[in-house]
Amino acid sequence: MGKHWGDFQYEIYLNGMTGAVPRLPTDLTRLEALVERRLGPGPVGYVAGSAGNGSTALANRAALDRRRIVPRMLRDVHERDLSAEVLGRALPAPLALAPVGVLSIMHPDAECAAARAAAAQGVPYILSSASSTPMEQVAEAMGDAERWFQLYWAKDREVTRSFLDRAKASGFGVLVVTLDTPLLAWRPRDLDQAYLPFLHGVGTANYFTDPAFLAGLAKPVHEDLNAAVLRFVGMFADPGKTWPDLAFLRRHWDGPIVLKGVLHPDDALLAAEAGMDGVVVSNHGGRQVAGSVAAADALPRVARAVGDRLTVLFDSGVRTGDDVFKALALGARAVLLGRPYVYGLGLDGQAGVEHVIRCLLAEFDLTLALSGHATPATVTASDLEESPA
Ligand SMILES: Cc1cc2nc3c(=O)[nH]c(=O)nc-3n(C[C@H](O)[C@H](O)[C@H](O)COP(=O)(O)O)c2cc1C
Ligand SMILES: CC(C)CC(=O)C(=O)O
Repeated sequence: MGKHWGDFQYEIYLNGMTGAVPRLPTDLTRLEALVERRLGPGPVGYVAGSAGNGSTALANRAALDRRRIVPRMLRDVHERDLSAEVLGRALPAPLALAPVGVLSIMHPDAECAAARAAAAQGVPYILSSASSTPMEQVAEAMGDAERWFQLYWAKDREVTRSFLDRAKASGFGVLVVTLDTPLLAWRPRDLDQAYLPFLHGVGTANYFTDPAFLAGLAKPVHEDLNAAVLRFVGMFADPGKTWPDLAFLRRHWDGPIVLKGVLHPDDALLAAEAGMDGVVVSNHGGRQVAGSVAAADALPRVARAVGDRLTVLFDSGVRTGDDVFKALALGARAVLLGRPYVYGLGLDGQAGVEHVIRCLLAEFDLTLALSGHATPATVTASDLEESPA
C-alpha cells in the first residue's frame, strides 16, 4: 500500500502546536510574492514572467479553474495508493519536476538542491539543458534516483550528440525534447528589466563544459565570455528543424523520448509516427506563444487523438492538488510542476522544494480521497464538469 501523502497535514499541525510554525506557506500560490521580496524583481520577474501581455498564463489558470470536480461518496478510500506507472517507471505519484533552467538565480545550490529534493521524495527530476550546473554534477548529487534530461535541440549536431552521450553516461533515463522554444519569445517583463541571465553566461554550464561546444570557440570561455555567450545564443535552439529530423534523436537515444510543448492533436499523431514514446501537453507555462490555447484545453483533444499510442503528460499552470486531479481527468498520465518548486528553492533551497512537493501531493491525496478515489488510475473525465464561462 502506498504512503498516505495527506498525513503531512498532521505533521504541520503538530509542529505548529509545539511552536515550530511551518517555514513556508502551504498555499503554494503565496510563494511568488514572498520570494520576490527576498530576491528582487529581476530574477523573480524572469521566473514569473510570460510571453506578451501574459494572456496565455492567465488562460492556463482559467482553463483549470473552469473545470470543477464532482466528488463521489461512500467509495472506500481508507487505503490509498498514489503510485503511477509512467514510461515503464513506477513513480510514487503522478508527478515530476519540470525542466527549469538557470536555477542559480534562485539559490546558490541551484539544480543540485532541486534534484536532491526530488530524489528525497522519489519524484523524477527533469534537468534542463540550460541548467546552471553541469549535468554530471547534478547526476552525482542524485545518487541512483530517477532523472530525465531535457534537450534543447541545438543547431550544432555534434553538440546535440555530445549532450545525448553525456546524459546517457550520467544515468538520465528519459529524454524530454522541448519543441516550443526554437526562438525566445517576446517577454516584456524581462525586456523592461533588461534581464536575461544567459547574456551573463548563466544557464550555460552544460555548453561551457562540452567538448563539442568548446571546439567551436577560438579562445577558452574565461578569456572571451562574450564570444562563448554569442555561440550559445546562436546555436542552443534551431528554428529550422522539422519532423523528419526526429529520426536523428531516435537513432541516438535508446530510452523513451518525450516531446514537450505539443498542443495540436495532429502534432501528437506526428510524434507517434516518428516513434516517440510520449508528449508533454504544455505551452511552456505561457512563456512562448502569447494568445496560445490554454494547455488544459488542449489536453483532452491530444489525449483523445493518441489513445494508448503515447504517454501523455501535462504542465502549465499546475498550482494545487486539485489541478493535478483535473489534469488526470482530462487525460494526462502525470503532471510536471514548474514555477512553484522554483519559488520553494528560492525561499529555502532543498527544504523549500521538498516542502512544495509534499504540500502538492498531500493536497492531491486528500482531493483524490474526498472525491471518491483510492488511486489516480480510476479518475476519468466523468469526475469533472465544466462550469459556464
Ligand atoms: C524560469 C523558467 C525556466 C524554464 N526553463 C525551461 C527549460 O530550460 N527547458 C524547458 O523545456 N522548459 C523550461 N521552462 C518551462 C517549464 O518546463 C514548464 O513547461 C513550465 O514552467 C510549466 O508551467 P508552470 O510554471 O505554470 O508550472 C521554464 C520555465 C520557467 C518558469
Ligand atoms: C529560453 C530557455 C533557454 C529557457 C527557458 O526555457 C525559459 O526561460 O522559458
